Amino acid sequence: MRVSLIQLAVDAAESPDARRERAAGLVRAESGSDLVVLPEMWTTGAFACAGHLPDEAESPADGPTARLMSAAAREAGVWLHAGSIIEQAGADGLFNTSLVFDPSGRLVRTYRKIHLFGFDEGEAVLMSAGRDVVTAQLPETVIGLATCYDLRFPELFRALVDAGAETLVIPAGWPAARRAHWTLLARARAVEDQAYVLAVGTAGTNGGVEQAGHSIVVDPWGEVLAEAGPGEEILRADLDMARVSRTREEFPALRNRVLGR
Ligand SMILES: O=C(O)CCC(=O)C(=O)O
Repeated sequence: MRVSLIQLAVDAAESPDARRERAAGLVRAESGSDLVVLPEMWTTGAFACAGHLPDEAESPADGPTARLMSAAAREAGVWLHAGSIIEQAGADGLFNTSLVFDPSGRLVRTYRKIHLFGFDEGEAVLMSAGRDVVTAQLPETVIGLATCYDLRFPELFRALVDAGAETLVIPAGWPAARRAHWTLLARARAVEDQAYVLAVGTAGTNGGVEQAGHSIVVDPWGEVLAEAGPGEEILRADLDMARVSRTREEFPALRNRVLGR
């Protein structure tokens, strides 16, 4: 299974509309892939949006990002994890919501970020938290959905594995200041869950916060298959899905769990 991780630059000089058009073009160019993944809140950037979240909030069904991404998935003929948007959910507030489209452009899954980022004001204060563990069945694999700060909470990933996930997909807007954690946690999740990890971050500076970049593809043994640099980049890798079951068979740590089953 060929995957493409689009590590977008989210500098403030580019408007959300311009970035949407540019991202759609980048997705269309990945027509040779099976699964294309974009980062977290890439239209505004996860940090620049704090002051004007409601202005940028949109519908996951037919907002501007959903419309363009649906068309891009269809035109490229790929599965598209379109990263996350700020979802306007009326009385329920705002959510950090990921969108997954099939190759016909149908929105097949949404995932509302469960662990809101509480280290600085922004998200944890202004947004509502999701509650549902979400997976999606692709032809080659079951993907498990998580977003950025979720990466720090292994219990979510165990729940995803228990729901059948073999590939963990994590769009993020991770700051450069904690890049060491990003790489370490992505590899830890792959090793402990014996799953592929596709973690795609943003590049550039957003809301005054330098972004880590360094999107990463990790195999179920914890080996890094591909890693981006700090700038805008498209990271591609070929996954052998049989490796997940083989790793789980040959080294049965998941089956040897005692607690939490
Ligand atoms: O956990 C971190 O260090 C970064 C998390 C974050 O930036 C986010 O969830 O938006």
